[in-house]
Amino acid sequence: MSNINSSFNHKKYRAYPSIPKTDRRWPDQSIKAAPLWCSVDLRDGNQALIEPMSPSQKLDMFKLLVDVGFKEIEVGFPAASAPDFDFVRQLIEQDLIPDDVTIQVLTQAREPLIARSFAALKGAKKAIVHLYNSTSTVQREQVFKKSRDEIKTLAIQGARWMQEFAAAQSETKWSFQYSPESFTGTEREYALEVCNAVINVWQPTPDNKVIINLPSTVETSTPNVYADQIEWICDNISHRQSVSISLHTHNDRGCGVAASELGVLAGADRIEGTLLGNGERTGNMDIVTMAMNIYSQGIDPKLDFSDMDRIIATIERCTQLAVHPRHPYAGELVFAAFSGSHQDAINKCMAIDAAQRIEKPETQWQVAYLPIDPRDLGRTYQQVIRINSQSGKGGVAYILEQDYGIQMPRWMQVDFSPHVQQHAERSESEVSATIIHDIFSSTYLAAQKTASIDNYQLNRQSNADSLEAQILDTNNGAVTINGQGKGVLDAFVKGLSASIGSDIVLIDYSEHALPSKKGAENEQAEAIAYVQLSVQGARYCAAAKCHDIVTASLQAVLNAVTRSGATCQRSKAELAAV
Ligand SMILES: CC(=O)SCCNC(=O)CCNC(=O)[C@H](O)C(C)(C)COP(=O)(O)OP(=O)(O)OC[C@H]1O[C@@H](n2cnc3c(N)ncnc32)[C@H](O)[C@@H]1OP(=O)(O)O
Ligand SMILES: CC(C)C(=O)C(=O)O
Repeated sequence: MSNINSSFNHKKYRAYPSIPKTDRRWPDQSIKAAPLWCSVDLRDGNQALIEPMSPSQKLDMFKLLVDVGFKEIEVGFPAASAPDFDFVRQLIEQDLIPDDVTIQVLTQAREPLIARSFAALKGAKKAIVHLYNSTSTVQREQVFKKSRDEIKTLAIQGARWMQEFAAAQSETKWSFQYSPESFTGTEREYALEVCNAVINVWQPTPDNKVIINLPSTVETSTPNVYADQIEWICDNISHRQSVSISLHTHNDRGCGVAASELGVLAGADRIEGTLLGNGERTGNMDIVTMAMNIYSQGIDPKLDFSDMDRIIATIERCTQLAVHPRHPYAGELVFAAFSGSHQDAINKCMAIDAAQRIEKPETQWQVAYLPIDPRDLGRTYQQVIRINSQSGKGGVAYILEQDYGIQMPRWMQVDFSPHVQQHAERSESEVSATIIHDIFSSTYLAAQKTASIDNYQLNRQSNADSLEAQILDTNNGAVTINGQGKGVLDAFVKGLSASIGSDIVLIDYSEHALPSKKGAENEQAEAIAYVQLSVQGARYCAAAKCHDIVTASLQAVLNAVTRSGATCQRSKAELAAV
């Protein structure tokens, strides 16, 4: 044991007991449909905030939850405070609750609090009243100082009060929910006994179900143990056909989502949680993650997270908590790839996906490193491929192609990548698309400022082409190049070789049309040419753009020669004429 801090002593803790089960079925199940979701952002999420939400923030959050598709929303604990009470009144009095949405409120098993909760709900078309009391050993013994029977009686009494208040407000269609709070800290036979006692009071039917919510108020075991507990309750609870089993998991061990997922395998029908997992301590179960996990398996999650930016902005505004950049599905970096091999793989897979999707729009998503298509959540390719010193040629090429339509051939990608890499290493920061394009221009296009093609005359003959090109060279003025060869480039290369006095060999050449610039409909399309040539045994790459593809090709060759440091010299005749 470390002697740095004597309090760091694992012997203070004991292992959570496993559940002796021989009929375990949940490990063989899979999730085949979305559960019924209930958002508790406005209650459990709100009660955990440093500054609880203001009335306008609550309304913002409520509207978001409705738009995302929640049909059940716990809107507060109206007996706790005037703002919570007033918010429920506002929703009802201003008729802000869509017909297909049911609001839910939480109350303790205390008559005045139940009375106040029903008062808050006066006039609601339908509502869920959620009763809770802790049943855990530690709370019975140390907080309530009550026996098992006394705690059960508290729950039964609360359930009866609810029935009485509901009967007095019969204009509302009521649903009842009970939570043995700290269920996972409760002996399971006793939790079952209390739940059955409450169910016995409420006498549900298959058409008028009650909700039994089984919270891991504090997460203290591995999710498989929770799943065992849920399966056991599902098997043993009375009136199972008339009971909706709901889960409410917290995230103390970081497994809130896993526990709910396994709980659904174990038979649960309904899931409570919050968007992006805000809530007490480490938070509630994150509904975005769980729903998107379901979505990623090809199952309709019955919630729509396509406008993820609005969801994040609303949550950050209402909770005043920043979303972690690596938060599943939502974080700024969760689809970003900086490292070269990841970018290369994504790049190749995305190209195949795009091509296949044209043929077959329902093509299954199969892109390395991306569990889902980032575009489904409103993310763009710029947010996927990002360049820093870890990046490789594929990522850089992807950015230039996506943003500028520049489709560098592979040999040029290999040549260009170190230029970006050096910039990233020097700047010790991410390299934006604009900077990558600037580096491309200064590396491959800028030589045109030193020497440019002014005009050319081409004479095509059956066995050879003759070319005469005028070059404007900032050092030597106007220079004429004359050459003959098999095709215009060969002729130009031969003429240039003679002019610079060294052998030039054209190694690679490629060209394509560039997409016309946005908003410039009538603009003549440009072409871009790429060349790689060797001058005295050393290789140089360059590119050039022009509306005329022949000029672009000649200029690209000239740019590569200029990059080599060679300059075109005037012929004797030209010098004599000066
Ligand atoms: C796990 C969860 O998230 S549960 C939800 C927790 N959320 C909240 O507590 C936020 C809202 N709560 C509140 O604002 C306050 O607790 C109030 C207004 C409801 C009650 O406030 P107070 O009456 O001052 O009580 P306080 O909370 O200090 O104490 C709780 C008392 O209620 C009892 N109690 C606590 N929970 C329950 C319950 N579910 N049912 C019945 N009695 C309960 C406690 O034993 C304690 O009794 P005691 O006064 O005899 O010791
Ligand atoms: C009231 C219950 C459901 C709760 O919030 C919890 O146990 O975390």
